[in-house]
Amino acid sequence: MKREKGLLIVLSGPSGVGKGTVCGALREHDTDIKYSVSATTRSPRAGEVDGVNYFFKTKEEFERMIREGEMLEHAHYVSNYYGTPRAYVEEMIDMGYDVILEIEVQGALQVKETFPEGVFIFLMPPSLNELRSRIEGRGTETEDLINSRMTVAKEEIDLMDKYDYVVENDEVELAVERIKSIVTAENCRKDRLIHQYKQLAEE
Ligand SMILES: Nc1ncnc2c1ncn2[C@@H]1O[C@H](COP(=O)(O)OP(=O)(O)OP(=O)(O)O)[C@@H](O)[C@H]1O
Ligand SMILES: Nc1nc2c(ncn2[C@@H]2O[C@H](COP(=O)(O)O)[C@@H](O)[C@H]2O)c(=O)[nH]1
Repeated sequence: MKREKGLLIVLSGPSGVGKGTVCGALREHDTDIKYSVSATTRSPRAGEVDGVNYFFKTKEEFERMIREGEMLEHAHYVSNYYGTPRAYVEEMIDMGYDVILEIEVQGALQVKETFPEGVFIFLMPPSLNELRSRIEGRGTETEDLINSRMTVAKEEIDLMDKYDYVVENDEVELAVERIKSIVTAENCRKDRLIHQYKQLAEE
């Protein structure tokens, strides 16, 4: 039976924990989940493509989007803006698709205010040392930026109890299986289904 509304899944957690990697692997498993492309004012990294990895915006363009209500959420993170364009997410959910956002913690907490029915998953690194070595290994940030991201990471981990689920990203495939199980269970929750099955019974 086609669902009336899709699920909004918010995958959050510190920079470098592996959100993008896990989402990429999840994408290979489940082609029905839709992935929201964020907007940012940071410069593209080598190989990043506008409209695929991010919508790259100037500060003025980004601030216009905020003013005109085009962002579902946004945050200022280590000297740049990041945000989720609202239109795509709302359109896909209204069409019955599950949508995943890959965002940092301030933004996730904003979404929780406006979309409390969402599913909030915090991706945890096995340790802070492992987190640092993943960011270093990616080779995309200077030492100063890595230190700034690590400082924010500790603050973000302190907010883990605001989430519905905590998933450790020790191994990518294990993290993907855990997230798939959460999505399956959430899609079977009676409060999400009862309305449409009652309608069916009345037909
Ligand atoms: N389970 C894992 N084990 C080992 N390395 C991993 C694992 N998951 C991700 N990585 C590696 O860690 C680095 C950071 O991963 P990724 O870019 O996906 O993190 P992220 O959370 O999306 O970061 P950001 O929030 O900064 O975009 C990458 O080099 C990736 O290959
Ligand atoms: N609040 C939001 N945070 C976002 C969004 N898109 C990405 N992010 C997070 O920002 C940091 C830094 O990302 P990077 O690509 O520069 O490494 C990281 O935690 C991302 O998850 C967004 O739309 N909103």
